[in-house]
Amino acid sequence: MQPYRNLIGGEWVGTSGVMNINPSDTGDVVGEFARATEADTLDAIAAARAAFPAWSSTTPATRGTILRSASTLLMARREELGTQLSREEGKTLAEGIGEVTRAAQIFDFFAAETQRLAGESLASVRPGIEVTVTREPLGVVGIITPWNFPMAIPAWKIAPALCHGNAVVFKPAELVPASAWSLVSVLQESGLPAGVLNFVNGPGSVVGNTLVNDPRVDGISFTGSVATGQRIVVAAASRFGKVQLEMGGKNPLVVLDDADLDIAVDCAVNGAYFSTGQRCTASSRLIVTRGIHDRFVDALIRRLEQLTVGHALHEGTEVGPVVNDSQLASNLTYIDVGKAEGAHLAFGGEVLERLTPGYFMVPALFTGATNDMRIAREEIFGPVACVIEARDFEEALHLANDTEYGLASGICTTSLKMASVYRQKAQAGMVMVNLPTAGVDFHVPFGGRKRSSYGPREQGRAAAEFYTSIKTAYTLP
Ligand SMILES: NC(=O)C1=CN([C@@H]2O[C@H](COP(=O)(O)OP(=O)(O)OC[C@H]3O[C@@H](n4cnc5c(N)ncnc54)[C@H](OP(=O)(O)O)[C@@H]3O)[C@@H](O)[C@H]2O)C=CC1
Ligand SMILES: O=C(O)CCC(=O)C(=O)O
Repeated sequence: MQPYRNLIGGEWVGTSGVMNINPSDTGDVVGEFARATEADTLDAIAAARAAFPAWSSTTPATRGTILRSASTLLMARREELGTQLSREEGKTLAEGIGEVTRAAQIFDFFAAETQRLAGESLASVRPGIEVTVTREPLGVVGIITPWNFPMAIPAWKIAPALCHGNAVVFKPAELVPASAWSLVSVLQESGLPAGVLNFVNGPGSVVGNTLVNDPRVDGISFTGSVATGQRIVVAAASRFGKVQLEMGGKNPLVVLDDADLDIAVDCAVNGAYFSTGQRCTASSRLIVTRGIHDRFVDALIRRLEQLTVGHALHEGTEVGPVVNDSQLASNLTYIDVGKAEGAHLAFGGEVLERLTPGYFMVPALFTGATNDMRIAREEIFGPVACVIEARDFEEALHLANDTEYGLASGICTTSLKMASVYRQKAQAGMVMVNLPTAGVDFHVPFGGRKRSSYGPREQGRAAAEFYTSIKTAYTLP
């Protein structure tokens, strides 16, 4: 079997590789992928630097044509690529196909965005002088992505980078290189010139670290853990590199007494457990007021009893496996932590055997949790949620905001007034009313506050803030 190779300066390079294993069936090897070295990364940065002047001088229409072609190819291949994605990451097939569709939509959005690139012309405070404000590409951008959205997150970083005329060095998570490789191949096929997008699959400690510290890389866009994000910002800032970080969440879903119970349970199941809870927007804290608490917990447990957990590619699966053995071990440790802290494990939390050897676990629900417990404060990143009872709306709001994170925050209520107050007072970058905290649109800003995000927002028109640099010009004609 030939390894899938890295792309540097338009050439596919690399030999011995990393095995990509299916978490639903550890006997199934998705492929072997060449492992990039520090030297490869330096070559990729040099290739991007060399390609940048010509690429940044192309017309927006040229860039738009390439982005639109990528969108069309992704859409045409969404079933095949969605299957590949679910096979390597473990989310259900519907989620995998949905993610490829989302990537296609993102490329379509940024293809259209190339037609809207504009500046401003303003009157000067001084007579006879013209002032223009325009945006120029940042330069070479290093893109470092996590394993939980192997195609959508690369897409929402690469598409705006290319739209605005940047050259890219892309490092995916080593755990899930297949979707990343496919995305890069699609962009190659769409006519991207050599060196504009370079693909270096290798360990974060080598490839990622080289990118972050190289002064030829003008900006780093990263999604992943807080610990790695913190390391990146310190290193990049010391050389005045621009940084955009999307990190963790400990997102609350508040359920008020007046909530529609079915909607609240749907929001909790979707937000906490779909995609195996491996979303930075997952609702891992369910903050429920007294009057509905017992009914909500009973209805949620009834729904959890019916959830089908299994092989990601099997029909009917609603929750796939955990991504790998270490993430599974970490989830199980949190189950022990929750019990030791005195929360009641009301459902699930154990390893599950299926026909194939995989990393399956029963989605877990703790009740009787308090907001100071570790299971309520630390990002678990698995199918584990806890219910925290609140006296009333005010206490629920206080608990929701009492966290180091601030990505998404949700409320289920039939009161317009409570929904409005929550929208105003929630300390989060995204607020959802009667909707799951996870699952966002592709054309509007994405990001959070506190330890969840750092730097400009991603997605939609807001993406321009990171991928461009503003130039103000004064002219005396
Ligand atoms: N906000 C989110 O969407 C995500 C949050 N997480 C959180 O992080 C936890 C751990 O997951 P993990 O995958 O280890 O997350 P990491 O933050 O370690 O990985 C994210 C990306 O950063 C890379 N990376 C790792 N170390 C460095 C470094 N020193 N310099 C530059 N890049 C680096 C990784 O490479 P590689 O892995 O290939 O070595 C990967 O591509 C999860 O349990 C979850 O809590 C994880 C994924 C996504
Ligand atoms: O909830 C979503 O749609 C996006 C989640 C996400 O970006 C993440 O988990 O990294």
